[in-house]
Amino acid sequence: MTRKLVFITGNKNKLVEVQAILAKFDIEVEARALDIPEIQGTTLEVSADKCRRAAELVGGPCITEDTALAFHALGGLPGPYIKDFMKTIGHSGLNAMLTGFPTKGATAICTFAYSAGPGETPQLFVGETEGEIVPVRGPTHFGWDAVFQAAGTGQTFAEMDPVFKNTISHRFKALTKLVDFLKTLPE
Ligand SMILES: O=c1[nH]c(=O)c2ncn([C@@H]3O[C@H](COP(=O)(O)OP(=O)(O)OP(=O)(O)O)[C@@H](O)[C@H]3O)c2[nH]1
Ligand SMILES: [Mg+2]
Repeated sequence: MTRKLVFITGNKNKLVEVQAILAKFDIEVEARALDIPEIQGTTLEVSADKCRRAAELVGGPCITEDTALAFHALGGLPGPYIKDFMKTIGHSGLNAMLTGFPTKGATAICTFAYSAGPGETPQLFVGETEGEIVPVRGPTHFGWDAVFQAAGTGQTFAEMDPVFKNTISHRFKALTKLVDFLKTLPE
């Protein structure tokens, strides 16, 4: 039986990937573009709080997602604050931040959160993909895709066939954990 999930996100690119990945697991995604305030904290704290607020707003079960980009040389920063860094300094700024550091290594971290409804503690599912920060290569329409070269591929996420990205990405890995969890719930 097809399962339906309500996904609260303001990010159309995320939605496209989530729908494509979950379709393979026979899960239909209904999107709600609500702007949920995001707290400061670790990526797990940010994700859990976002989902708690989303469940209150929609009044029922829902999922949210938070993406972080952790630079190894900077102890994990920008982490969950990558969106603000992208907005303020862009692709070239992300590269410039690592000038003089011995490693350009970075981890893309995706944290999905599922809440059964208002007042229910969100369950978290984390997926990570290793890579490095490189000068822009490929289309630039999705966040930092064009400056993140996934380890062992020789390609930035932006250069990849989207179907391939969806088999190795942080998002895919987190979603497979969410799917396993959903199987334990009644239909
Ligand atoms: O190149 C990318 N490849 C990806 O796979 C990816 N996933 C997210 N992002 C970007 O990283 C920030 C996360 O912030 P974020 O998790 O708060 O998202 P958001 O505010 O856009 O949407 P949402 O919080 O409403 O779901 C935002 O700038 C996103 O555009 C990505 N960039
Ligand atoms: Mg956000």
